[in-house]
Amino acid sequence: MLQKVVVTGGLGYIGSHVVVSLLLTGQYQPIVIDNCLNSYPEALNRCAEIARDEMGSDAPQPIYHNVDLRNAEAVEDAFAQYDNKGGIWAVIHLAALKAVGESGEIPLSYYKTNVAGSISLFESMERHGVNNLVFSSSATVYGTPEIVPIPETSPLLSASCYGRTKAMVEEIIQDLCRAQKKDGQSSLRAVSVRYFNPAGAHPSGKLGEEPRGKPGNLLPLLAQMAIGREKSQLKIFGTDFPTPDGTCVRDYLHIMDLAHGHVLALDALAVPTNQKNIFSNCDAENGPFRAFNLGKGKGMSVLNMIEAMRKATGYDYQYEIVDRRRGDVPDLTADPTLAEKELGFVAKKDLEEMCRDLWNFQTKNPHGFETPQKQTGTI
Ligand SMILES: O=c1ccn([C@@H]2O[C@H](COP(=O)(O)OP(=O)(O)O[C@H]3O[C@H](CO)[C@H](O)[C@H](O)[C@H]3O)[C@@H](O)[C@H]2O)c(=O)[nH]1
Repeated sequence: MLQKVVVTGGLGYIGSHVVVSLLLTGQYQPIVIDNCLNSYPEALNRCAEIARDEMGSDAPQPIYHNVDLRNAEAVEDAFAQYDNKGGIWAVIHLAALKAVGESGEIPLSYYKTNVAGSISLFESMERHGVNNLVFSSSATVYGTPEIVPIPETSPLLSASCYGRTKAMVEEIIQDLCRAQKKDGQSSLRAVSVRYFNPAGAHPSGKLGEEPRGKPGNLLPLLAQMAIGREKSQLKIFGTDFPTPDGTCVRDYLHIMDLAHGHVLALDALAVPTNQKNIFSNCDAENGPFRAFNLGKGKGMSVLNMIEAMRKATGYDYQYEIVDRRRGDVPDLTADPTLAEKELGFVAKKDLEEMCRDLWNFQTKNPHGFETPQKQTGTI
């Protein structure tokens, strides 16, 4: 029987690629919980279609619950549906608000969705005996790191409200992992995956990044400019950073590499406790909690990325240089050695493939997921 894995935020950019990766293993049954606040239900049809294309008509299909994590009762109802169907084995928790700039304008919404929403989820997990968790964290938790490439031991000193919500949820999870339960129940086992900058799309061109409204992130913005959907001029937020060309450096990795990192995290959680596993060296003080960077370990500047997208699209980007964006830090490049050593994670796909797949998705879906004639299949 397939292991049931709840994927919160499973319709979003990262979540939908994680769902595809889970389906393609043939081992996991993804159960998506999403409220479509910043995503489209069409993403689920696309996941199902890719699975059928690659695995045939017997391919597993995703299950969907339209649930907002801030609604604790609705979360509870969704979990309860699986109690007499073998139960849920693990949760991959991605659902969150995620814009660094916006988080400084509406901090309460960020705390309510990202922190309070996580607590509702963890309560339902506890009630239903779900003890395996993969948490979607972010490189933003490191703030302005002293050491680059950044090791996981770097202190969590985020410069933004968004980053602090992620760091707080990591703390909550760690407390749940170290909890000594009186009734003898086992505590939570958790892997926090700290993402660097995911980009690109599924190579089929059926799935990609489709935010609602104007994209705030660099790569989807460059793709939408090249297709003519985004008409405003590109603004580069600062050229006075202490980096080789003065623009910010980020560690961009292909979305399918990142998605595969989640499968590896689940596989690590599946190793029986009586065998050597990623928690073998965890002491009682910390409990079974591990954090891993998911990055490529290669820094690219904003100007490098514009040039890479120019090569992929043929579009001649014009830009103006404006002031720094609040919360941006000069260089977020991962030290990915721990994830490689312990999870077997390697971001294999290169920059060219990342930009090519992004452009392939954008040209096949110039209007994104909303165009009626582009809708395919049903769940
Ligand atoms: O119009 C734009 C948009 C972005 N940038 C620059 O491009 C770089 C990358 O910016 P993104 O917004 O694409 O990505 P961030 O690194 O700011 O943030 C992303 O990666 C983080 C982890 O590194 C978090 O996970 C966060 O949620 C996610 O949006 C930054 O230097 C930014 O200043 C521009 O110059 N102009």
